[in-house]
Amino acid sequence: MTAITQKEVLLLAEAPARVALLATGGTISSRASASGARAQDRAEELIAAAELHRESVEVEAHDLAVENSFNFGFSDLAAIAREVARLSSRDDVDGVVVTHGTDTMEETAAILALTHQGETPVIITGAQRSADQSDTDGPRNLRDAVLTAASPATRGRGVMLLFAGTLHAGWGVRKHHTLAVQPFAHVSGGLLGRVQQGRPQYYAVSDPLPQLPLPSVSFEKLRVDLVMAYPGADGLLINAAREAGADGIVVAGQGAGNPGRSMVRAIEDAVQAGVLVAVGTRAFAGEAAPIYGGGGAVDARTAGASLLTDVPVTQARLLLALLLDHSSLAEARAQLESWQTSGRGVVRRQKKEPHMQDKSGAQWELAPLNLQ
Ligand SMILES: NC(=O)C[C@H](N)C(=O)O
Repeated sequence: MTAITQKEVLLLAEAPARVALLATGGTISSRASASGARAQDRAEELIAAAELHRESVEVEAHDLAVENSFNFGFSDLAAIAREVARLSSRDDVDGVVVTHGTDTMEETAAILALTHQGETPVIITGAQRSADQSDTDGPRNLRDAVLTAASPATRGRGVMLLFAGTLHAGWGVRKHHTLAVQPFAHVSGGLLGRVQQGRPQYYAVSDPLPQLPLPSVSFEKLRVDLVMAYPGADGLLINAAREAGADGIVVAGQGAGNPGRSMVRAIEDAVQAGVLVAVGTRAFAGEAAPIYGGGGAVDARTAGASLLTDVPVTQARLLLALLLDHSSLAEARAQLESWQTSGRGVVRRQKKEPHMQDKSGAQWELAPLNLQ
């Protein structure tokens, strides 16, 4: 190795941060057409619209898809996870930003949160108003995301979603409004931080998740269905999923994971047939808890289903798929059970937000810093 001069050391120290932008489509890249809005803008156009040349950050453009996220399947999610892993493992990349449609952003956030390694942060963002609307929110979101990804304060914070100046942990986030410019909420109810004037401020950390390997080549062949329970629901949809060859089924139970008697019978049949079944909740947040018999979560567990902790059912699908991708059914079930007791991914507040400070101006430390 050749020694570097003092001048080169100074140049290195002053080198602007480098952020890799991976564009996949969504409303942030959509424009009106005769048949409704369609994704069309690519990474370079997004960078230009966000006027990122004015910022002291180098942004690399990468295009993976130009698609609205409601058309994505497991192969797209796997491709995004692999590309993010490739970009974030590069020594010369300080942060990765993914632009993505909001409809299924929580699924992509899940696969990234479960597979991401290392200290390089990953920020997912998008827009709720198309690129050709006069009040589009895309450029602001992208600028904030790039500056946040480039900030040394963001290093080691894993996978986050940035929307309308708010930062959410990727694991546990849900789209909770169809059209609002801040359409996301976290099941913990807490924000990780806010971005103001392009500067991130953090108030909380999320506990680290166990790292799972990247999707294999056969990941996209997996079938993990999501079935919702409701008054009058019978076992028809669970049976149909089983007959279609589902490897896993996530049931969005009523309340604390109560599927109802008919569904419990279908769950038992699916488990007997070798399907990995997990029961969560169709409520916005909270865990499936073994409280009720007579068709409740107690019976679902007896039938062989795993009860999910406080994780959105949409995201649990990705957890089941990744576990099934790399393990036998028995191992996947055991890992899912141990996951349930680990309580990982929980958001812990460290400081009150500034407007919540007490009169002395002190910020309250509510939990120890636990970034690993
Ligand atoms: N706001 C959005 O990005 C929604 C869009 N339909 C998508 O998910 O691609």
